[in-house]
Amino acid sequence: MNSIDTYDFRGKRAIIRVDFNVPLNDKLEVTDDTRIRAAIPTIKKVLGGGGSVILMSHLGRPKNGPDDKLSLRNIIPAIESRLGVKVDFAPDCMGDEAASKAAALSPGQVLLLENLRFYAEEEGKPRGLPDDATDEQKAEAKKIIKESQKKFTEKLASYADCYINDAFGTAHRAHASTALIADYFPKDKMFGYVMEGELKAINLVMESPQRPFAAVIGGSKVSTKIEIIERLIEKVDSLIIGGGMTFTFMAARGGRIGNSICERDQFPVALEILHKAESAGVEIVFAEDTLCAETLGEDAETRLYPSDDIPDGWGGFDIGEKARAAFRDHILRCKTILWNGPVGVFEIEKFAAGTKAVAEAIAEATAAGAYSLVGGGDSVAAVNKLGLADKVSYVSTGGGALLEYMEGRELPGVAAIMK
Ligand SMILES: Nc1ncnc2c1ncn2[C@@H]1O[C@H](COP(=O)(O)OP(=O)(O)O)[C@@H](O)[C@H]1O
Ligand SMILES: O=C(OP(=O)(O)O)[C@H](O)COP(=O)(O)O
Repeated sequence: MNSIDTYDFRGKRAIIRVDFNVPLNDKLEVTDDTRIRAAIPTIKKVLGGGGSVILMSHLGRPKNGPDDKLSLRNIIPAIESRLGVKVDFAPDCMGDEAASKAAALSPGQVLLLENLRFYAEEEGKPRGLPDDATDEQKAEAKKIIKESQKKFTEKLASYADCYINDAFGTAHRAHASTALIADYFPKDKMFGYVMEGELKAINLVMESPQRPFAAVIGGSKVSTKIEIIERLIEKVDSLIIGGGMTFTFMAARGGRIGNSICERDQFPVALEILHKAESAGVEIVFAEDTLCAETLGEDAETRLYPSDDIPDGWGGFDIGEKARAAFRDHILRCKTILWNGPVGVFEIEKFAAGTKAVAEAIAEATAAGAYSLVGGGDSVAAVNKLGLADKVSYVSTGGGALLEYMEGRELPGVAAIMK
């Protein structure tokens, strides 16, 4: 397998699949450039090695072709300000201009292609089928898109001499630019530094963690995190559970949770998780108390209740004071900490203290020598907002991809480079 560190980029055009699926505000400005910053070392490595760069990415989930709000043109200033190099733009990733601009690239130059998902071929799924399409029509549409996806991939591949996949956030998608294109570069494909860093960090945590190892799992629902929790039970010494999913566990055990968020259909799963943890000798740490309100909002009157004894009319929106202290103590005793999902509705200041306490405790443990990995859109947003991103060992750029990789699933973007 090639390595970006040893590959000779002199005079070569490298097409780099990045994940520049970044949040934009109403003025179409980038509000969090974490994913752009992360990709800079890979781009600089190619340019510094005497090569030129073609950047390709998706932005959002367009389903009807070009859409100005999801144009990658919007993020050019954000890339240029981090890279310090002018970025040229091809306004149609399949157009003649893209091909000619790619062919004309000189060493040190950068070209950005328009949003790949403006074409259905990127994902390889038929679009615009009527709701009442027959199975035959669906099969035919699928056949057609798969054929045109091949041409789409071939064209992208024709722009470059080598392929770098650095889009960890999209590595769980088997798309043209993340997986299929790799076949056109059997001897000239490699991971970028984001991919390398992510895989190394996750493998370190999942395969050879220093102990004790704790995972802090939050978020609103248990249903989206079942597989990861089950896998973690095989790896961790303790599981700290916070956020909305707490109440599904509390209610499944017969507790009173008032109006807190709850997935009743997940009660058997929640009980099974508790049982598995007990059998594996994994300690589960729940929040002893919960900060509750009658309605969710900055002005809400709040009260603390035991997490399993919340009266009707009140809902739990953050971990309470005792829980904050207990979570902190627990985190500080650990040598490896994985964090995914906020432990409260941290978007509202009044219910952000728990998530802040978790982030601060993880930063403190890291300063004392622990290894910490933070992943998932909301937990990463929380550490960024608190200015703690450089106080934890690793901040993942992946959400779904991170969870799938930690669940032990093969990621198509990773497999395509490794095969
Ligand atoms: N007690 C709670 N009640 C309702 N929603 C909650 C609660 N705690 C956390 N949440 C919500 O969970 C969401 C994040 O969940 P999730 O998407 O699973 O996290 P991540 O993106 O970090 O993986 C946030 O929007 C947060 O407001
Ligand atoms: O933002 C992303 O994933 P995430 O929301 O799981 O972090 C990636 O860019 C993948 O996007 P997708 O889920 O539309 O394929």
